[in-house]
Amino acid sequence: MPFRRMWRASSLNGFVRLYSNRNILKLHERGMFEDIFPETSNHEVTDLLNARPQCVYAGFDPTASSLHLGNLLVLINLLHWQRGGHKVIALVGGATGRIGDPSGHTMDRPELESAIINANVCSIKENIQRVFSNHEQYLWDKHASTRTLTPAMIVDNLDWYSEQNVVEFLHCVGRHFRLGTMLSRHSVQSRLSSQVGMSFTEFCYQVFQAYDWLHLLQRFDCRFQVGGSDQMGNIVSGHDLISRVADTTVYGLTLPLVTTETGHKFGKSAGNAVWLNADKTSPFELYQFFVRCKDSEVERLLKLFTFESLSSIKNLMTKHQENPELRTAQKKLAEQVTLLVHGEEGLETALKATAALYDQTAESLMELTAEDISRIFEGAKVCDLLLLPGTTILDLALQAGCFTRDAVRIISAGGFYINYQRVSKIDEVLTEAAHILPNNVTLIRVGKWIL
Ligand SMILES: Nc1ncnc2c1ncn2[C@@H]1O[C@H](COP(=O)(O)OP(=O)(O)OP(=O)(O)O)[C@@H](O)[C@H]1O
Ligand SMILES: N[C@@H](Cc1ccc(O)cc1)C(=O)O
Repeated sequence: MPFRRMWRASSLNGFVRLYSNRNILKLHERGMFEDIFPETSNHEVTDLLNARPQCVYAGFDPTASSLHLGNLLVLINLLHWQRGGHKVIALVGGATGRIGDPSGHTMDRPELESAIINANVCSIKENIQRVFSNHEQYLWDKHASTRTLTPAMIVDNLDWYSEQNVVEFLHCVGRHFRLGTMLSRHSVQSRLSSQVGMSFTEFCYQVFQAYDWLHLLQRFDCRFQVGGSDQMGNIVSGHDLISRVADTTVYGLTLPLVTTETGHKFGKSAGNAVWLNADKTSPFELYQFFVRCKDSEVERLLKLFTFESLSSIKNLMTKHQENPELRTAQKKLAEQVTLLVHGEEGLETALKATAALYDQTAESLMELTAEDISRIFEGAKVCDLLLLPGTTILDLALQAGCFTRDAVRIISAGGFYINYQRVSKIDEVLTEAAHILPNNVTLIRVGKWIL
């Protein structure tokens, strides 16, 4: 089946649909917001959002070469703002990445070389651009909307810190920070009470994130900041700074943290990240991650990670519950996220790989590259063999190291498979079409094991 048509067909079933609302606080219904700061500002914020387009930002520090699923939730939140007609800024922390956010960390972050940080900045910018452009191309129905999306801006805070004079900064900005308040932040308190303590550099992190917001307010009238719930302390610092120096009220919104089944935050430091870069987590792995999610989790994730309306999700869940083993809801979720992260091509690769794994036909294997195959059968042994004319099934089995003994008996008894087909004649000569696929791959299975 042509894969291109597979996802198009399902999107015509009403999956790519407009969900956009100028009043972003409505996203609360999707479980998208955890907190708002100042706490009592719901009505003011609703009025402001309805009155005219607003500007919002979220920041990402370049402490790894790729963003991950936790960060994707923040990007999706920004996309909802964009769909609602607002202006969106994604900030990459070329400067703050050199300082290190202590939030949620039990010790100082390891120092990264400048060259690594610069490379990370580039690849994170690429991730952000890719997600925004895939969203516009595949998940935004421009014909159904009277609105056009205002292009997202990507900024790097190194641009305003690299020329910053330190005396000037302390004189103008530092004086607005009270030591008692800085010390009271949870990120600081938890470290001060630990054995390792914290460096002055990380202690100052909140000043930099706070000043970023002031800078973006002054340049772009950016009155909103969003971030994971671990960012509340830094967001409050920004709010406090701005309320001291500017005559404008600003608002912070935090999102729930995406956690593992055991309740741990998904992230770089926790070492459990599902990445947006294909070389760290392939489109197939990303797709499978969502296909495998539990029935009890899938509805919540559909609300968080797709743009589908709540009523469509409800209908989908009803359909899903009629036949849960088909994993209808999980497949839709996986399809939407893979499309957002890797575009149409990535989704096709993921679907082809899934078919190869589950259909178990030589045809499905032919659709894949050798690299795709080794990723799908991760952990399976890969060996390069030069097959000479006249090589038999037994030769292949021995050269590939499938048996230490009993080769003839096991193959003859039907325990040996090539490209999912059982082969039991030990002296059968290998041929290109039957045993070696056009991508030069031969998939061998002994009994239940894929080699
Ligand atoms: N698991 C998560 N769920 C929701 N938001 C997250 C998650 N992980 C990170 N974020 C948010 O993504 C934004 C950027 O985070 P950043 O990349 O700087 O740190 P991080 O991924 O949390 O890294 P680390 O694990 O090293 O702390 C922040 O707003 C952060 O709160
Ligand atoms: N502190 C954020 C990233 C960030 C950096 C600069 C900002 O201005 C805002 C956010 C984090 O580590 O998750």
